Amino acid sequence: MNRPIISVQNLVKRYGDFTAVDGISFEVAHGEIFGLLGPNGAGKTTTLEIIETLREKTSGTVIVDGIDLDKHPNKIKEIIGVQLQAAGYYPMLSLVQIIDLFAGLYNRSVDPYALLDTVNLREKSKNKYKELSGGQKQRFSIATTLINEPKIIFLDEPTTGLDPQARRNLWDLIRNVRDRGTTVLLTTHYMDEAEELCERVAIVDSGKIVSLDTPAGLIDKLIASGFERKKEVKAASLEDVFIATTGKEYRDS
Ligand SMILES: Nc1ncnc2c1ncn2[C@@H]1O[C@H](COP(=O)(O)OP(=O)(O)OP(=O)(O)O)[C@@H](O)[C@H]1O
Repeated sequence: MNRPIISVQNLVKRYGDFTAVDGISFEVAHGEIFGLLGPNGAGKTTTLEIIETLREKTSGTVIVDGIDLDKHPNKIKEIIGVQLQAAGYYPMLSLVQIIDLFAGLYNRSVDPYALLDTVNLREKSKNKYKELSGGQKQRFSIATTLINEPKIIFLDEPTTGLDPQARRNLWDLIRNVRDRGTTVLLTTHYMDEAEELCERVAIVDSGKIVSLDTPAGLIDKLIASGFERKKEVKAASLEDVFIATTGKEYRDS
């Protein structure tokens, strides 16, 4: 593994008596797309938001690019890109105006049109956020994480609710962001997404990491343990049928 850019050791988060994150440890390498997978309530968002400095941890150590979360949380904020909640996208402003506003808050000079180009939304530059489709909203949300040219971006369930074409479009976008040198830490419920997109994944269940490896490594381990699929797997899936019959191109830009 490359030098870690995120190092989490024995992370614990309690909400009252309830332990949502129960001693999680993992490292994310520079330039990696790393996925936290797990069922609803497993503790993925809590873990992500603690690293993002948005929630207080109960105990444990978090180091981001050599910066200790306990000592310099504001320095971590400067080098990360966080998806804003939809409520942050002021309803009266156009996409360009929102980017200008956030660039001002970050004290950065950003070409909003160039940024919109990276997420294929230049045509919508004068539109308001609420006028975008679901896939466009997600792409815009990723654009906003890039305003401060972060070293790491955090994406919480980036493709939930998107159609197959828009999901693939977003996967390409996330890979492009990584190819430009940005590390990506994401959460997902979709195993196909993790398999396609993530270099390594940690499977989280009840606040603990139960497996951590490359997707291929996890599958090989399961097969080596004697696992066999009950049913013969067909050479194509219903999703393949959907893509083959409706096309790969994105309709929503
Ligand atoms: N502010 C809070 N106060 C109390 N309990 C909370 C709080 N936030 C989260 N929890 C609980 O902590 C657990 C983990 O929540 P979290 O949102 O981290 O899970 P998740 O893995 O992201 O789930 P999902 O896939 O549904 O988004 C859940 O049982 C949740 O109810």
